[in-house]
Amino acid sequence: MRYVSTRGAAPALDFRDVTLAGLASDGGLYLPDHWPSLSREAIAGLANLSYVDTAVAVMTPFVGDALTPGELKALCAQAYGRFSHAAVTPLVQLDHDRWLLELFHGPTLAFKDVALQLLGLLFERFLAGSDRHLTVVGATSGDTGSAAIDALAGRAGVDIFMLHPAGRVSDVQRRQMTTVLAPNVHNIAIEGDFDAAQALVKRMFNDPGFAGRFALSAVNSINWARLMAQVVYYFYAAVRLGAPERSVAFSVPTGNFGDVFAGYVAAQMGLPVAKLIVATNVNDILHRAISAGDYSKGIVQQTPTPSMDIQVSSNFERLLYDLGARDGGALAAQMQGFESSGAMRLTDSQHKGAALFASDRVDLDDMTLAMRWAYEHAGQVIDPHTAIALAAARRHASDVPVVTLATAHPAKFRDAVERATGQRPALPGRIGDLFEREERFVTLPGTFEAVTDYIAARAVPRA
Ligand SMILES: Cc1ncc(COP(=O)(O)O)c(C=O)c1O
Ligand SMILES: N[C@@H](CCOP(=O)(O)O)C(=O)O
Repeated sequence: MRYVSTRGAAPALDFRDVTLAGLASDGGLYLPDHWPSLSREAIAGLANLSYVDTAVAVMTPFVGDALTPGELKALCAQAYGRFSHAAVTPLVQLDHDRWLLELFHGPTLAFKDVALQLLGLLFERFLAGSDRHLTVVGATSGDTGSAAIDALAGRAGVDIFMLHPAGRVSDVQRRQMTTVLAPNVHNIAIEGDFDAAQALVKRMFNDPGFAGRFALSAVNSINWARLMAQVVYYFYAAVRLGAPERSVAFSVPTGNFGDVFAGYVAAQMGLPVAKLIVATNVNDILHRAISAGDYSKGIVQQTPTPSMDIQVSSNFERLLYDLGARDGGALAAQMQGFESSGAMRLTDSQHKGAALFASDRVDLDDMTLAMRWAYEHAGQVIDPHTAIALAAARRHASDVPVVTLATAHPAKFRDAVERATGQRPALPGRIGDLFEREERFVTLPGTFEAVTDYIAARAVPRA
């Protein structure tokens, strides 16, 4: 399997190099050069497999010969052995045809662990025996940061610099990052929003001076390996609900479009996905894009779903590329137009091609009602991000099971949960003493110079 850039001008890479590279050198994102497919028989066969064996079956075509099947299985067993639920990503029934897929049983209590626990091990495996020292730069609106830090803290050959928007993540989210005191972990609060942090990270990759000095890598979903690992749970859930004989719909709380794009990949591989519901909060650029072809930035509004307070969704570029006949030159021009004006129209083929997706914008009231409904009718305390997707799922008429992705543990957002349901979730044991731990982070202006000067003074230059 080779990986190509959405902007068509970066060299094609194999799985090892695409994992270590993160963003493509032409500013694009890497994608497999074709979608592998699983036969109906192969999909049916997944129903009896454990999560680890499902992961191996789904990811093997993407990994190719970068790892032996035994190595891949050992890494998955190690990664998912750290989850607190035997099923890793269990399904919970809400009513006759609605389900939750709980993705928050990993070490940092959000769906990010599913991919990042594996990515940390892949970095370690691919760096073993080399003198390459990775400088991982990332941006987080709350959950990627802690999951990436947990996965990389203390690992040899890697430093991680994680940017979060100052004052715009929950206290639990911030402390999960800033109380990790390993010397290779560097937390930076920037004055600005998540989009500003993400733009700084992308600029670092595209700045020849900076990218030339350090071996940069990514832990955000711009890194293909992140998405690959997330494809697995769509298969794992769907076969338990009757796939391939029965189609399944998914409702996904969406910000950077990574999680829902993984569902699109599963569908391209042959999983019968009836619909992918893109559920946004009031930061609704993706809802406008999917429903009306209008991809234009607004001002980021702060909400009780901080992880989705995003206007520029990195992975939407991957979808536009795939739906636009994979024409990298045309997409590069389209994206450059968006980057300079903050707005673009989808082409007819992109808009019509996105028919697998439905979308919905969920405001504060409907989010609150969804949290209450889950608690009062199904006995489930859910987090606000999950509630955005559940509200969208409840509005969506469907004759197939609808699975809402439960992307974070409610304890990460205790204030919002308590306001909606009267229940204050306890911090799970693994972070029970979080508020007694020492914090370490710096606050910097959100300028390229301030952030890169800080990183350059601490990162290990290329050999
Ligand atoms: C809890 C939670 N839900 C949903 C999302 C949105 O996911 P994505 O950015 O993959 O669209 C995020 C952030 O990524 C998140 O942390
Ligand atoms: N919501 C995310 C934002 C970054 O998304 P990613 O999936 O691209 O890493 C977060 O929690 O940080």
